[in-house]
Amino acid sequence: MRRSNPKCSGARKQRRLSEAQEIQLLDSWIEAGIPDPGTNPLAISAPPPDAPIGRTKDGGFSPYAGVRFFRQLPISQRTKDGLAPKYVEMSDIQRASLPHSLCGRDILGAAKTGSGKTLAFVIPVIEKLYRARWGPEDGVGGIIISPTKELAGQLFEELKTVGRLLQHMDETPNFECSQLQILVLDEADRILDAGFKTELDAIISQLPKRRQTLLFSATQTKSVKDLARLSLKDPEYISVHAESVTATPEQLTQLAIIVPLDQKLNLLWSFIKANLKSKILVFLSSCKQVKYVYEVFKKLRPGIPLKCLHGRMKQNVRMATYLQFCEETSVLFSTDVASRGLDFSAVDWVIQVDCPEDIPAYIHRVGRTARFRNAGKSLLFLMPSEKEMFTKLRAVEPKIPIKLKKAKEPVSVSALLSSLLVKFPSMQQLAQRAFVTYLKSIFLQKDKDVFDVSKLPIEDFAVSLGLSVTPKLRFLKRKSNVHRVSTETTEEVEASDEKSKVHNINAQATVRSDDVEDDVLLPKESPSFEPEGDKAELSTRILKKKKKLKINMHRPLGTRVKYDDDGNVIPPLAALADKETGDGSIDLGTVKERYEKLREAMKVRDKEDKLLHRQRLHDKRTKEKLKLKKWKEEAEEGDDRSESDENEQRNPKRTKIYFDDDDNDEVDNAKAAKRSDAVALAEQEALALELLRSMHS
Ligand SMILES: Nc1ncnc2c1ncn2[C@@H]1O[C@H](COP(=O)(O)OP(=O)(O)OP(=O)(O)O)[C@@H](O)[C@H]1O
Repeated sequence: MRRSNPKCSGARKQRRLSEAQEIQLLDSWIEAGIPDPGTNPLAISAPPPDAPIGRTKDGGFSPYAGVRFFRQLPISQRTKDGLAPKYVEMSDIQRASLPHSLCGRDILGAAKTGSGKTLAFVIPVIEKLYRARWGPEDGVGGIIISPTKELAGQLFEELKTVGRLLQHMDETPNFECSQLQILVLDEADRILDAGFKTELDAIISQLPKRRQTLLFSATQTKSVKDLARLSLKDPEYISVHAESVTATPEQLTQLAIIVPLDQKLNLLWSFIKANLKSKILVFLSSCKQVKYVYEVFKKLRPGIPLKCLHGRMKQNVRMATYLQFCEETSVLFSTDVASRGLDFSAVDWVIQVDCPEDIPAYIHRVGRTARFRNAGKSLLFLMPSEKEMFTKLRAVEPKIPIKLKKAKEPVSVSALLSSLLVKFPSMQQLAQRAFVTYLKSIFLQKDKDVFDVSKLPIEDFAVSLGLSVTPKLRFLKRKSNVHRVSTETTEEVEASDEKSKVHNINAQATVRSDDVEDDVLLPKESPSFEPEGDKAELSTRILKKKKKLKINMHRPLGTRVKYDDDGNVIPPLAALADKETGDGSIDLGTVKERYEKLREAMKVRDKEDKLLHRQRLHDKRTKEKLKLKKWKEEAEEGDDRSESDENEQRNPKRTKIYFDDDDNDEVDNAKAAKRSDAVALAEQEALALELLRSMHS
């Protein structure tokens, strides 16, 4: 039989007593200083930092509406301890909303990205449950809904920092919500939009109507319908940056660049090569785009670690990637799964390679940089057909100060990509999927002023991805007769060829502009991976009547469009033309022969690469061994070093090797997953220990 330790139970009783006293004090303090509804605490002049806090000498309480520091708020000592020393002075949204939310009001809060909205709702949740002395037996006391798992994970970390209450709340076996005290919707406008309707309605139907509700976002809803759905009671509308001149953080430099679809990857590559020391977040429109660009760029070894994040990845790998990107200077290719709420530290650049679907999406994406008083830069790629997006961004109120820039001709990687696709046939499928899903995503976009698939250089796009055959676009054929871009028949090929030629010429005109304004966009070196490029002289003109093969013959493996003296586009695959017929049709034998040669050359090259890599690894290991040996010898000689030096000896810094082995990927992912599991395990252990300690104290 377990006996209770009288010392322990005494301490617990004492703690409960002092908690009860603290709660009573907090309740009275909150009641005494309750701000008038509709008032803005930011407009109230702040008391001096050394003014008394809490109960005053005259038996009253210090005011808390208008204060600047967390310690001046009527919140528990434990929360104050959790906040300090990192969080001392409140941000505007915190100052404006906390006095209202702490006294139980519903809040509809809007503030720019990175302005500290998370703490503005985490603190009231924790305090409400603390003051209600919520325990596991009471069921679920608070729910915070966020649009992505990464964001939920990040919120959980933030909660853990601020409120130790979670130690006994997070694993509550009683998932009963009938007593719910407080509901939070983070990124509220996203959660309230149609995509989440079914899930949200299902959750809300389980919740009691009598509760406090907090809604926060950088781009807020005011739709009465939405508010009715959530049964908000006289909410406080707190929009701290409503008067602001800009809708985005002031420390954010925003650029846009016009770039044709088939030049996007070239520009992206050039950009990365020119910014190897920067942490870069790249947004693409679909998982498949992300996967393809990540895979091929990795093989081209840009000289900076690359990562990818999308919804199809396993959760633990996603989480590990997110954590790694927080810590490491690298390039992260991502879908919009990373566009909202995520607080990656110190991102230098946000690059939107694919245009965001609307202005809120733009604001959230660029908001991954320039967070909380830090500076940051963003670059938006717009295709010539998407120029309207620029006009819309410039027209919005409050303003988005985005400037149009021109870039020099980027380094072309298309040829390298086609070589890769020959070398790694499995990548062809990735490229095809990226091609189709991208065009489909444009086709499905709602804003037709901006997104028009019929204006895109489809054939050139395929070539730019390294594809030698343009994949079929059934969805276009089925849905519309206007968009004549399907490649299912010879006639259709011809029609779209004409179109893509026109776009190609426009594209070249834009990209070749010499009017360069921004050095950061310029490549400093060419890619190290040399293509098995075809340098065949092209001489015949394109004739389109008969074609023996339905392949994209208008651009060779990624090379640029060339023109003859009369300004006509020279067909790049003319070298493959059937010389006997002389009609420009493709000779199957020549094609086969050519590919055979190419494959052979790639094999040789591959062998050389592998040898080189093995040699490098060998040299590196030898170097490390020598280093270790030297350290050991020095240590044995009794070198009295400082403790930190010794630690360094034990963990000599490893140089990272960027290599393009297929297997490395899975190994990386597995390692990342393991690391994330290890982190989770370590956290659980720490929690368990803390629990044990508190039971025995
Ligand atoms: N009062 C504060 N003092 C110092 N740092 C703070 C404070 N409040 C928040 N931060 C830090 O600012 C960063 C951004 O905060 P947070 O993620 O809450 O922004 P947000 O407004 O929710 O952004 P988003 O709209 O992108 O979700 C975080 O790193 C957070 O730790």
